[in-house]
Amino acid sequence: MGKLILLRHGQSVWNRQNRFTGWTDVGLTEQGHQEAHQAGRTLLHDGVKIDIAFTSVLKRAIKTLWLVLETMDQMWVPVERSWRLNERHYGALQGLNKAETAKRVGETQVLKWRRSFDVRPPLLETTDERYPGLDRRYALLSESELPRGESLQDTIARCLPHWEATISPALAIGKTVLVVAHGNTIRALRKHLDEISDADIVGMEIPTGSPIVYDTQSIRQKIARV
Ligand SMILES: O=C(O)[C@H](O)COP(=O)(O)O
Repeated sequence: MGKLILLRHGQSVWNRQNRFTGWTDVGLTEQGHQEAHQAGRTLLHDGVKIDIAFTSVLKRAIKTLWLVLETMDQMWVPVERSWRLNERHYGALQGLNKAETAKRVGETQVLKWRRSFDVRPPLLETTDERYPGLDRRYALLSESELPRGESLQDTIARCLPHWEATISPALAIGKTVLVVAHGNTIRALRKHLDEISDADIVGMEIPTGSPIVYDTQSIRQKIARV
């Protein structure tokens, strides 16, 4: 029987600076590197053998995945990257300090932006240099797929097709799958897998660098039949 392992990337430079990150492509801190190695050691110690890995197109997740596979001496495993596993797009909040923003607009508003199910952050203009349509890695996306700011609900809507099309079929044929993603895409997947309500998902936090392991059997209802 296979396993599904969900892992949030290690601490990033903007996690440490407490800035809204979203689709901004920032690297890991030294602590982030250590967290990734530790996650690899934990999985190795537990005898996990990865068959395939999925990650986003953001380097904090990609690098975490590399470090995990290196620590496990399983660097050969196939890796598939997709924008659909990117962090939730934080719109015009990207780059702002979370604590300073809370001082300016109030804790309640910031909590709504960060944790509510269907509230979007202030949206980006398409002329803003942070708009993903200006980044060549997203050149194949249609305008309707290019986010200007996403709620968790929007994030789920673009993440689940990737689950259905690639991750779930790999689990269905017994593979052990590692998904290295982001706080809000892991919240999206866990909401789906654990059937967490819109109200309860508000309280779910995903720590950096801590593997969450599911036995395929425990989520068999969510896995595509092949
Ligand atoms: O994009 C970010 O700022 C973080 O990776 C996740 O942030 P959050 O905890 O505010 O959702």
